[in-house]
Amino acid sequence: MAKIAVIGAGKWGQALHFALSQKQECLITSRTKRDIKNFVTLEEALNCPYLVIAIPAQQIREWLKNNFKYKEGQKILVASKGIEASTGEFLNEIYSKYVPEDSIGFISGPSFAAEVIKGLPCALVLNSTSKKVYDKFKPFFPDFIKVYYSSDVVGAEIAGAYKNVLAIASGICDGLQLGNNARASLISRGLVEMKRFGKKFGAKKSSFIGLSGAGDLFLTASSTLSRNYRVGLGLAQNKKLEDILDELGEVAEGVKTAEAIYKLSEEYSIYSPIAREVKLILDGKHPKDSLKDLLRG
Ligand SMILES: NC(=O)C1=CN([C@@H]2O[C@H](COP(=O)(O)OP(=O)(O)OC[C@H]3O[C@@H](n4cnc5c(N)ncnc54)[C@H](OP(=O)(O)O)[C@@H]3O)[C@@H](O)[C@H]2O)C=CC1
Ligand SMILES: O=C(CO)COP(=O)(O)O
Repeated sequence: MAKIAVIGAGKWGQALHFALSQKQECLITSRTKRDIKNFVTLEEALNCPYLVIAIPAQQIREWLKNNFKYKEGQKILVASKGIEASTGEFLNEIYSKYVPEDSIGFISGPSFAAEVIKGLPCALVLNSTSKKVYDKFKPFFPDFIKVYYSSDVVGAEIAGAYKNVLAIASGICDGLQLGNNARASLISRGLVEMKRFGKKFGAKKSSFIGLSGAGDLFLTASSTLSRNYRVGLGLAQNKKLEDILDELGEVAEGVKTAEAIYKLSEEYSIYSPIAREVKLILDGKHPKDSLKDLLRG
């Protein structure tokens, strides 16, 4: 019987399923039935001792409430990147009501699904307060993925979520044809901004200069493979958010995460100018007005 299952057969779930099928059998399940090898029912997947959950951040709470009951000894790997907008809660806080802390890990780092599913190399971080979770999951990963360990769960989560908002900003910057200098300025100030935000929640600085922060930010904020970057390009063309998301047909976590970061920044008095302008643009502010405000501020 297979020991490991991926839950959520979107872009990332399918790429992880491909990767995790290289060394052993790996099951996969999703809300919508798909014609994929080893696609099983949710019930069958939930019986596996190792689960990888790739469901968008905004849906996690509801999904856990309706579907999940932790089985003694299970180990869970969370593959989502986002902060819940309605509460401002981080995913580790949401999961903590369902999974013991020493049985859960969070994947971070630069990893476009479209490249992973082709078997192209990358380096990821498995973040968990228990190194045992890393030790258990590491052997499942194929040779083309290098997996590092970090105990900084909150740092990895914030970096992975924040970079999606900055990728929207970068897409706007490129969509407005502001130039390479502007994009480099935006990305580097964005890195400072996400580190400052993370510090307030106890994140380690090293997570922001490593794969989880700079690595994923450089990747996502400079490629049309990123859904979040493409949202930014659309906003710069004055397209309606609703139309951009319809056209995308996949999740762009930065949209809701911008809201969450805005709220948390207000609540904790954190200076987060780029994320704030992204949130205001998503609410209808003209990107050129945001540019003026960012240059002035
Ligand atoms: N794509 C990428 O390159 C990467 C993505 N991520 C993160 O992984 C997460 C998933 O992204 P991705 O797979 O690309 O997104 P997609 O939009 O491609 O797929 C989303 C998946 O979530 C499932 N889903 C959506 N809503 C619900 C719900 N209410 N209940 C149960 N399942 C639901 C969908 O199910 P179904 O289609 O079966 O209905 C689908 O399998 C995001 O947090 C993203 O940031 C992280 C690293 C890389
Ligand atoms: O997180 C990702 C790559 O590491 C994927 O980014 P997008 O969701 O913007 O496509």
